[in-house]
Amino acid sequence: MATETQRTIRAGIVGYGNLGRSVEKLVQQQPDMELVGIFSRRDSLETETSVFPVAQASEYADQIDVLFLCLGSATDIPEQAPGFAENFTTVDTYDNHTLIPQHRKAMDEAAKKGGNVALISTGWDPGMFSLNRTMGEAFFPKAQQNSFWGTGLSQGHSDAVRRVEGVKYGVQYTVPATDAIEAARAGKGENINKYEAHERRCYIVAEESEHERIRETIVTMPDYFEPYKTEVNFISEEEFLRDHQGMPHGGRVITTGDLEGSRATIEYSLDLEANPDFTAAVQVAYGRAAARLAAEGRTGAVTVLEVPPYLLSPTSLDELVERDI
Ligand SMILES: NC(=O)C1=CN([C@@H]2O[C@H](COP(=O)(O)OP(=O)(O)OC[C@H]3O[C@@H](n4cnc5c(N)ncnc54)[C@H](OP(=O)(O)O)[C@@H]3O)[C@@H](O)[C@H]2O)C=CC1
Ligand SMILES: N[C@@H](CCCC(=O)C(=O)O)C(=O)O
Repeated sequence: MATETQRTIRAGIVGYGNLGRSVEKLVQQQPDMELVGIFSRRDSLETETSVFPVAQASEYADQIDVLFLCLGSATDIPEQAPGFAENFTTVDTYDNHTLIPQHRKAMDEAAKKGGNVALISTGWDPGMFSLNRTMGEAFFPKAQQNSFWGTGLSQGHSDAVRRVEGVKYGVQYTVPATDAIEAARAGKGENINKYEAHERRCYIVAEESEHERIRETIVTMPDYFEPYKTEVNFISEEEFLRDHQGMPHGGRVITTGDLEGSRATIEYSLDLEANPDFTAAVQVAYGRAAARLAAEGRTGAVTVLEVPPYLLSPTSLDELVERDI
């Protein structure tokens, strides 16, 4: 429960896709948040929430404590996120791991310029998995650690394929090798290469004349696809709309190691019926932390590794200590 002394956090959303819709419904369930509106590139959206043109977002800077950036990572976030960070305290789920240091630098500069906090790369991977990788490594003199994703629909990879010209509809499923997961659990993960331990399966709707170009663009796309083994399947619109509407996902971070005489294994796993709902749940909790950090005068980019856990919760620290420690 929010205490009476806690101010309501006024939230905004940029981008109304899968993630934006999930953030909307979850913000509405928070005891200490109110949703001011959604900023979109589209003129109208199917929602009861107020919708504003994204081009006018900066005019609402004084009315919003935290802005949830629910844009795609492939192109939207690198192009637009620093602009928002200059005007708002932001929380994103940017997931191109290779480019996160670059994103952090750009967001740090922009947020410091505006006197804001930019909480970057929340969600589950990056996000909760990042936290678990860091904690797992910290506990062992020499840790053996592996991350696995799937089987499930990666929103980041699906966004990346939808950004390829000519793609009408597209999704990507990540499929892990089960024998690699077993090897990691048995402490034999040292030779597991993530690129060999996962396959990427795409289902795309596009004009037939475009198939070869689209396939080539996807399989050679750096970071998201190359050098993974990637299968690109072209299907009819009818089949797509019938078979590819769910977004389940999940995965695990497995860390094992020897503690000078005994072996220990940590497995953090997620089983998600709807990837956007869980990602949004994490993003919303970090939104609370971002607003609190900003209210304390912090500025610049902040990663999940730097946020004390109690700042995520609407429950007071005293109650958390009594209940959870
Ligand atoms: N860190 C993590 O663990 C995770 C991160 N993510 C990240 O979330 C990002 C967003 O994913 P997701 O919400 O699935 O992406 P979507 O493709 O659903 O949405 C991306 C943007 O596209 C626009 N859009 C959405 N639907 C339509 C439409 N029908 N017509 C035109 N434009 C549309 C929206 O902007 P607008 O309203 O302005 O048109 C929206 O913000 C991913 O790229 C991924 O990186 C996701 C899951 C986990
Ligand atoms: N960032 C992912 C979540 C992690 C899963 C993943 O990286 C993958 O399936 O490859 C997503 O956008 O769904």
